[in-house]
Amino acid sequence: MQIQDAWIRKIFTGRGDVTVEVELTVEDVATGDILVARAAAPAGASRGAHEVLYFPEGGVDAAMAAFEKLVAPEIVGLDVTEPYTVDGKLEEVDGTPRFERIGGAVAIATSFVAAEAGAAALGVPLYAFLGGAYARKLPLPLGNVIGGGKHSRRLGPDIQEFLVIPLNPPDVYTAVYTNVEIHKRVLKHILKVDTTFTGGKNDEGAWTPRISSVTALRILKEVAGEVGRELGVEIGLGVDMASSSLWNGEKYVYKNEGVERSPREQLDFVSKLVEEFDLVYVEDPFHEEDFQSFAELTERFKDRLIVGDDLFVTNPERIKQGGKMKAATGVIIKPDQIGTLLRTHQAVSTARDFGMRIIVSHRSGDTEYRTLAHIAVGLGAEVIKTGIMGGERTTKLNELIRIGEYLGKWAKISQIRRL
Ligand SMILES: C=C(OP(=O)(O)O)C(=O)O
Ligand SMILES: [Mg+2]
Repeated sequence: MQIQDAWIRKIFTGRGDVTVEVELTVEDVATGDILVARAAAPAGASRGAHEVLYFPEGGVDAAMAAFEKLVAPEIVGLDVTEPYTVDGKLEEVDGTPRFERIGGAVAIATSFVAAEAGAAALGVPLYAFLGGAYARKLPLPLGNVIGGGKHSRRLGPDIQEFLVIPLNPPDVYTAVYTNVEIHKRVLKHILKVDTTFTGGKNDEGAWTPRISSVTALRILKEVAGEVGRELGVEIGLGVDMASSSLWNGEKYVYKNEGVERSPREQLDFVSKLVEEFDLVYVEDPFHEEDFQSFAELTERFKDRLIVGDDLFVTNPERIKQGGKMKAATGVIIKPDQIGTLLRTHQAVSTARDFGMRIIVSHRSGDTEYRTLAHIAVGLGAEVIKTGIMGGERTTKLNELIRIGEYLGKWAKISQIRRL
């Protein structure tokens, strides 16, 4: 099953940022059948400093030119049933660890489409192609209900994301429904404290009221309690503090609240939030170089998901460093942060070596593609973080429901137990 032709186009993310989409035609040499596969790169806003370079110098047009000159001629003829060969070729033609010549967007879109084509060529779903015939574990959906920080253009709370996650849902449909129901009901509660709120949502479909972080968590706690009791599902609360966006080199600046916190004060503040709101999930509580504070928080709350996103950037070396220091109990996996599925696989297996949980995640500027749902199942992730509302978010959640239905009685939804 060889790549016959490969081309690239500019398309847009849900935030209106330009990104790239790669398309392949593949020929079955035995039968002469032709199939077409497509994939696109998502784009982040609160990017980690150690991520691969999104576009090479010169922007999207330089990325397109690099694909046409360097990538397309080299991947034509490769067999898509071995997509790691395509990933290996991307490493070879670029030759830099951060994909500085072709850009991470071209790299990940090409890696994704090679896997999509491989699955299609063998006539199996992408999750089974990636995870094998026994891949049947479904991740729990983690979604943001209220948003602030960069994703809300700093008009909402200082913390970037206020999240919910069903911990013991009976099936994937109930899990998604739980989050949707919480998201809908929260509006009424927001209007009680922010009477001027007009119902605005941010890049990821989370409500963006002008309220404090503590008020946001109080509202979530009340609504999650109510929905959890009705559905008989235990619901955990979480935050993504995206602390690198708050860090000014000396202190964490909470602009809307008019507060600055030293690293020590940040540790105490986060610990207080974990205790007061029984948070099960805390992402990026410190800036991306502070492995030590991560380790201190993890030591205090070993039974919670203390998770690195900008800290690890899906990079096996950084995950190893964090694993050795016991800096986290979970790792955000964003394949576009590292550039290929082959590297993503290495990141996941390194995280597993240190007993960390896997949270496969979207980007704030995402596309209509469903690929991420398959990647999460294929990698055996415990959690998928992909928002709750909005086309580019629901498309992944709806696909998860379809995968659950396809697996039928063999599907096994993850469970997180409070210790
Ligand atoms: C999804 C996130 O944001 P972005 O895609 O903007 O990096 C995040 O920080 O987890
Ligand atoms: Mg994050």
